[in-house]
Amino acid sequence: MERVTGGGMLPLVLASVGVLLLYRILVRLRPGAALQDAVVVITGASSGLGKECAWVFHAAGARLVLCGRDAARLQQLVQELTACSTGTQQKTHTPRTVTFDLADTESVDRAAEQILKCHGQVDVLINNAGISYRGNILETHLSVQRDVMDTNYFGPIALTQALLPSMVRQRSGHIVVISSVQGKIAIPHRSAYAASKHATQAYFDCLRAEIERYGIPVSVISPGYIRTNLSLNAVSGDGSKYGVLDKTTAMGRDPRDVAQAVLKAVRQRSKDVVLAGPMPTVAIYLRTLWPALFFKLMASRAHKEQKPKDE
Ligand SMILES: NC(=O)C1=CN([C@@H]2O[C@H](COP(=O)(O)OP(=O)(O)OC[C@H]3O[C@@H](n4cnc5c(N)ncnc54)[C@H](OP(=O)(O)O)[C@@H]3O)[C@@H](O)[C@H]2O)C=CC1
Ligand SMILES: CCCCCCCCCCCCCCCC(=O)OCC(=O)COP(=O)(O)O
Repeated sequence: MERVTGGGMLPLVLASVGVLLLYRILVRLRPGAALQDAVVVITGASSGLGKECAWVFHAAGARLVLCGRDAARLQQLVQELTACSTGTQQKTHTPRTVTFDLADTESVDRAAEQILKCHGQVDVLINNAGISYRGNILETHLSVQRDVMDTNYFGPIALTQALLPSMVRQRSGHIVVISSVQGKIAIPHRSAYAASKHATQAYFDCLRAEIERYGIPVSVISPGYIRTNLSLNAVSGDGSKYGVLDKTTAMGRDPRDVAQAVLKAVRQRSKDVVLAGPMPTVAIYLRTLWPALFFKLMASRAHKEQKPKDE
């Protein structure tokens, strides 16, 4: 067998790097997906990142279907969006709204029918709605673990599965899911949330492979902390509302910037996007490359955050 010597390796490495760079340039140069008149469904559009996504996709000319549980807040957003559209160059559309609870998976099929009735098709589904959690596993009711999975995992996958057949029929569409850095690494006192986001990552990775043949891309977007009401709305281990705006959330990224990154991911049909600073990014690599160190760091973090009652 021929041996690859040190001298022979260098051109091989340089050629591989060159091919990789060329591929990345070609991906960037590829024409972006047109969003003018595209039907874009956004869940969790009443606040935070979903609301900011509504603004950027509306401005791009999309026909929006805004989803949430609170009809009045969705209507208020429709009024704000349409009030700002008058006088702009871009042709915009009055958004439609569909109200339903993602945690009530029985109602999701009906909601999907209503969504499809709005414009007869869906071009982009943005699974954004979600809830977070704070708690110690020892003190967390199993019902809380289930409820978070219902909202963050079973609800979005039920909606995706209900809308997918229409995309497959039209041989086009785009599925987007807002996961989290916590879909890639699990940090202490977030068991329900991190588990739901890990499940989300796995499901949509499987889906991407399965539906590629129909020309339907799947984008999993994993942000770090964003300045929204996520921690305020989080559920505690006993089922009560956590109700605190955590410093990490308050210091998080501007949701308008994250919404722009979501728009870019849709235009470029990106498969997997991590929107986080250096520390979470290092932590993601550490989890794979040096798990023992990662687990030590997480154990120390758990210890600092909360000492168990029996100590
Ligand atoms: N903020 C952050 O630091 C980060 C957030 N994310 C993710 O971003 C996404 C958006 O969260 P964010 O904007 O931050 O938080 P918000 O709490 O501001 O928004 C959450 C949205 O989800 C909707 N929602 C919650 N529960 C349900 C339900 N059962 N059925 C239908 N809709 C529901 C809410 O609508 P309503 O209550 O009106 O029904 C609301 O519009 C989530 O998936 C979150 O995990 C990811 C990484 C970081
Ligand atoms: C040898 C060098 C070691 C450096 C490694 C440092 C490891 C540091 C750990 C960093 C953990 C980052 C966690 C980030 C979590 C995050 O961004 O979550 C986003 C959310 O979804 C927020 O939701 P939450 O409800 O938790 O506010």
